[in-house]
Amino acid sequence: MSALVIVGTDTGVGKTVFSAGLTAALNATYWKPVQSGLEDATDTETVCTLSGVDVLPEAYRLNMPASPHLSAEDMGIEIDLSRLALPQVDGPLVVEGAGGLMVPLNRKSYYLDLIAQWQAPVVLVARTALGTINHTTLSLMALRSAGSEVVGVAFVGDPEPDVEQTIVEMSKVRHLGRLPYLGVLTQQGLSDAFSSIDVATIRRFL
Ligand SMILES: Nc1ncnc2c1ncn2[C@@H]1O[C@H](COP(=O)(O)OP(=O)(O)OP(=O)(O)O)[C@@H](O)[C@H]1O
Ligand SMILES: C[C@H](N)[C@H](N)CCCCCC(=O)O
Ligand SMILES: [Mg+2]
Repeated sequence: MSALVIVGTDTGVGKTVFSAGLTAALNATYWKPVQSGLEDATDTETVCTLSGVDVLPEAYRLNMPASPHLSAEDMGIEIDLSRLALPQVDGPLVVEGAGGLMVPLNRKSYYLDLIAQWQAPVVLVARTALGTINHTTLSLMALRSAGSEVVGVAFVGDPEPDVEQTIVEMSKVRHLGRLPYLGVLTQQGLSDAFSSIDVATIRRFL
């Protein structure tokens, strides 16, 4: 079994949309271990709609759309990292984080700690929009200091060549492509847009 972890520089950067495209491109299985917020479509439901791939059930389904540690506390529970071991599946597993790396799972551990425990390669999803140099650089520093293997950065948004190049050069990280904002998100549209992502390089880490 080989897993790939998709993390973001922040919540709402496009991890789920990227994960849907990547899971389909790799013919993989998708897993969102901790879902906080159940009122709108969950990330797992979105991935199903956008790519029709196999998905695993979440380990934690938390009602409140907030930081996982707070959503858990709101339900009177505490997230137990020992319940979040990577599941065994046939073929590759694409695992989506929640928010950014320094999001607490409980009062002692961050998502970053769990990712380091997994010892799986990581793809960082980053916006191209203003502010991304700081967020992306800090995220890469955190991943590297935790000992995680960084596959590269996948950008989402309108092209910002100078910004993207600055991150790649100064942080010495692979550019895995840029997913544009799609006016309408459809399975075919996402699959077509994913031709701009360097799936071949990502596959080498599996
Ligand atoms: N490439 C894209 N084209 C069009 N819309 C997009 C794209 N990427 C993301 N979006 C939209 O932006 C919003 C946030 O994206 P997404 O849910 O993928 O973020 P996320 O990083 O997974 O957030 P979370 O931390 O909640 O898991 C969604 O409404 C999504 O449909
Ligand atoms: C609710 C949201 N969509 C995500 N699932 C969780 C985001 C947690 C962010 C916490 C924070 O960085 O302040
Ligand atoms: Mg998501």
